[in-house]
Amino acid sequence: LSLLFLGWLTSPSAWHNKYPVAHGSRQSPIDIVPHQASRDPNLSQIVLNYDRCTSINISNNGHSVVVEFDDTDDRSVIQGGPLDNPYRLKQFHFHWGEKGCEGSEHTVSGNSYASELHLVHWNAVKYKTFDEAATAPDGLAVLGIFLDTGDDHRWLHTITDALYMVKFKGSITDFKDFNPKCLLPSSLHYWTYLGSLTTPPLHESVIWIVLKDPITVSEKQLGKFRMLLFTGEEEDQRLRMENNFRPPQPLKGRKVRSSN
Ligand SMILES: CC[C@H](CNC(=O)c1ccc(S(N)(=O)=O)cc1)c1ccc2[nH]ccc2c1
Ligand SMILES: [Zn+2]
Repeated sequence: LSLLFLGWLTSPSAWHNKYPVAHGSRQSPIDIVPHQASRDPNLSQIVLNYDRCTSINISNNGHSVVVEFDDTDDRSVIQGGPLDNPYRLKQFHFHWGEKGCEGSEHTVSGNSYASELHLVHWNAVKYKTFDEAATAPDGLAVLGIFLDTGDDHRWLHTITDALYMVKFKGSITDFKDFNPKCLLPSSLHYWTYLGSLTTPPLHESVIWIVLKDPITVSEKQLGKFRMLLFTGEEEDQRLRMENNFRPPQPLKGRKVRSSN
């Protein structure tokens, strides 16, 4: 593709050229093998205090669709589980494929889900800014939620109805009063391991918390994500935004722990 050639839209296998950490010791995503995960009785449940969260906008950053939150205080935090501090919600975004059978970043015993939602949080107790936290080994905590296809998700329409406003890379629009609690599955059982950002700059700064249970969305709802474009309004090439997922990376001896 000309965009690939232009080096703008680089494929995951080429990222190591500019970001050598792509071959690092704690890269994400990974394939999670449930029976090889160690059940850790010291792992408490995760607690999501999102009731006073303030969503601000929704945007297309050329990699995904992102909903950003006001992270100037501790109004919406994740805590507990593997986390030593509360981590502030900064944004959430999605990864998806071009057909239902692939699209998630983490896989479970080699199986992909149709999509994966990432709620990105940062350690504001230890670090002053997100950018500083994003380069620290315990700087970020990302909550991963798998999306399965089936019936319509009763609340996802609030997001999919806004996607036409952010079709092009670089577009942004107001997106207020959205609480991501409505996107959680019934159980908060999880796997957790030390990993990285799954897109450049691939910083090894993420404590991953991946929920075991998926949420269900319809093919129709997922199809609306695929009408987003990787390209900006001014570009003559129109590239549909799909397959924006990085494949699983080597575990390199890491332990995956499981909540009870
Ligand atoms: C430091 C990275 C940051 C942009 N990226 C992210 O915030 C991010 C967050 C989560 C994930 S995932 N899929 O793992 O959940 C991937 C990327 C970022 C922030 C500010 C910046 N200024 C210039 C470049 C730049 C990059
Ligand atoms: Zn992500």
